[in-house]
Amino acid sequence: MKKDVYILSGFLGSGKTTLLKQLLKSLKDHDKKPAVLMNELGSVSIDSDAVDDDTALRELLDGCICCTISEKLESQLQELLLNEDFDVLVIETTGAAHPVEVVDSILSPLFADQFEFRGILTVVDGLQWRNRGDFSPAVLHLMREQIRHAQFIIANKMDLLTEMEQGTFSYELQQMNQNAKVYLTNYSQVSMKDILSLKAQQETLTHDRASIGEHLTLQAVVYTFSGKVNGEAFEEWVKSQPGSIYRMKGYVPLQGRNYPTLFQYSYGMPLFMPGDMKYPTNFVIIGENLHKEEIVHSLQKIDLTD
Ligand SMILES: Nc1nc2c(ncn2[C@@H]2O[C@H](COP(=O)(O)OP(=O)(O)OP(=O)(O)O)[C@@H](O)[C@H]2O)c(=O)[nH]1
Repeated sequence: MKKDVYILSGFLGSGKTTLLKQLLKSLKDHDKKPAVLMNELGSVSIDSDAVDDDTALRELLDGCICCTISEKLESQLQELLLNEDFDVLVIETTGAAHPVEVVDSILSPLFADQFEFRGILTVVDGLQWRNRGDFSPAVLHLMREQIRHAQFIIANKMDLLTEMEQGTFSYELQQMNQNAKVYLTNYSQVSMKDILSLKAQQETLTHDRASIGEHLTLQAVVYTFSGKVNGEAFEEWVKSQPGSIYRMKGYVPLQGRNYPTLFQYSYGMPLFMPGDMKYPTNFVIIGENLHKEEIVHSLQKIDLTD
């Protein structure tokens, strides 16, 4: 059984931990066994008390998942999969993390086929947003990115805004991301039913893949090669992909090589690194508005069964 993964995103202090506590309670009420991965920028964890002792917890301290410790994240995920019994993983990112890069780390070809990616929940602090002129352009850009890529936007701290400001806030959020559901909340109190009901949208493609849901902007496809791939045909395939694919990575079993080749692609730059180990031949594609069936079909064409 694949394990569901949720990412909690949102700027520093917006209310992610407050949301985490409720999400964990709700998962348990639904007889789910959650595990939590927390990433904090400092070297000491502050929020870990939010997680009960009976929930598996791993912490990634002193760095941000997206920039400095993505390898550590991968080893933590491996370790969790090996040693813990859980069926939902909740990742609370630091407020400084770009959610797309976190998704990218989670969908490592090493185990992407063991996770079912459910979505990004972004908490936005209403007061911070109202006073966003105080932030640097870089922080503002990050906040917008966190909003733009979310499937659920929790517009939090409504108790600190007037009704008029709440209306403007909600309108602005929806303008930035028309695909997301926006909830106006106090203390991140959101009905978990919608969030958990993403489960109902399980798709039926036979290939292993992670999905963030049909109506959502950022999507991922995981394909597992079953045979060998001709190098030139693969390069042609890569060239023919649209610009809406941000990221590809995986172990490609190229013809003439004993072990799969690690292929990395980001922002149009492909990179091949011949491997020396027998990695699972998972291949992950992340982008917006992906035509999943077409991608899988075109990969099947170059996947030459032995
Ligand atoms: N007034 C008000 N305070 C809130 C609300 N939601 C959360 N807070 C408070 O805001 C502070 C930050 O909340 P957290 O849930 O820790 O925020 P966080 O996003 O996890 O913070 P970081 O881990 O620093 O990024 C806490 O003191 C909360 O009690 C709200 O709706 N209204």
